[in-house]
Amino acid sequence: MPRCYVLGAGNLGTLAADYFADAGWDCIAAGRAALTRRLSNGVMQWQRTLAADDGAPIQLLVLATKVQDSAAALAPLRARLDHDSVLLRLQNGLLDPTTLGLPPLRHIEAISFSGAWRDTGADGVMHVHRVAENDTYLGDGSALPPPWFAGLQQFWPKLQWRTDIHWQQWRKLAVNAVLNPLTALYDCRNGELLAEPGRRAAMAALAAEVDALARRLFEHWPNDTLARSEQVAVATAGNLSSMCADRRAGRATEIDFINGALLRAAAQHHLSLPHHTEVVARLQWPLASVDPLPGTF
Ligand SMILES: NC(=O)C1=CN([C@@H]2O[C@H](COP(=O)(O)OP(=O)(O)OC[C@H]3O[C@@H](n4cnc5c(N)ncnc54)[C@H](OP(=O)(O)O)[C@@H]3O)[C@@H](O)[C@H]2O)C=CC1
Ligand SMILES: CC(C)(CO)C(=O)C(=O)O
Repeated sequence: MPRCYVLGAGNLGTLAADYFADAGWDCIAAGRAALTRRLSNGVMQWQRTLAADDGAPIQLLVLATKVQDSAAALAPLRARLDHDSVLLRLQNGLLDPTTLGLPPLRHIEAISFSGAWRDTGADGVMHVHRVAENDTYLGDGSALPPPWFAGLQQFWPKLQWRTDIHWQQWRKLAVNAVLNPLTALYDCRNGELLAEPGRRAAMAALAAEVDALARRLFEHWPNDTLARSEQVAVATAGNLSSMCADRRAGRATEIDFINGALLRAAAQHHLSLPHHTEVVARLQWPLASVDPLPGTF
């Protein structure tokens, strides 16, 4: 039986672990506190005990921590990775893989439009609630997926191998760069961004800057970031974005890997993005000091 290791047994990590286990993989899901967890699918109400760690070399590692936790989470596993290993990065935002200090290996990016959240019952079992099972794209720029992909695809709904993964990553990044910081700063659910003209104006300002940058990067960028952000805000109206949830919980956010990544790309093109600069700066401040985006927006 093939074995995979899911590092970051949170919302998306447990969802992935569930699909891998369905597809017949012996799956280890490792969180910060515990090496293995029992999963209970919130819809189907069944339980699954995942494999225990054996310290063996890792063939497939799914990285599903928040981006800022990646390097620390990977550190204890480095010695178990080599050129035969595959890293599947299931995270939002952009991450320079050279910062991870890993040996040369196959690095596959995964972009998921699915949503999940989890809680732990009184029995100590983690319940995974699937909010939406939407498209998930995997790719590393090559035409051929790894040999295990076809088998996994039968159990992971709407999983696709994409040769245009870089483009897909930017399409998702564009929407996250609008919705995530604004929901975090206004401390609201995704749909509540649409409820006030000031919030809509802030969305428009951020979206226009994303499009200005993306036009420099991609010849045929469709300039539709505002429309797509509004669609996603409607489709996920009741959701707390991951950045809003992190900020409420007092955790570090992914701002540096979403809006910060945009600013770094813009700098390379001598482009200034004043509204993104402002949200990045404001998200360094504690929640209690939020003064929702007056002035420049
Ligand atoms: N939730 C969603 O629906 C979606 C999430 N994403 C993206 O997926 C990625 C994961 O998000 P999400 O699942 O929501 O995040 P969660 O916070 O739910 O899960 C992250 C997990 O990583 C664990 N972790 C942190 N540090 C370490 C460490 N050093 N060693 C081992 N485990 C560690 C955390 O453990 P602990 O619990 O102990 O903190 C937590 O269980 C993010 O990039 C997010 O933006 C993308 C689309 C949708
Ligand atoms: C699309 C969105 C904003 C959905 O909540 C998301 O990806 C996130 O919360 O990180």
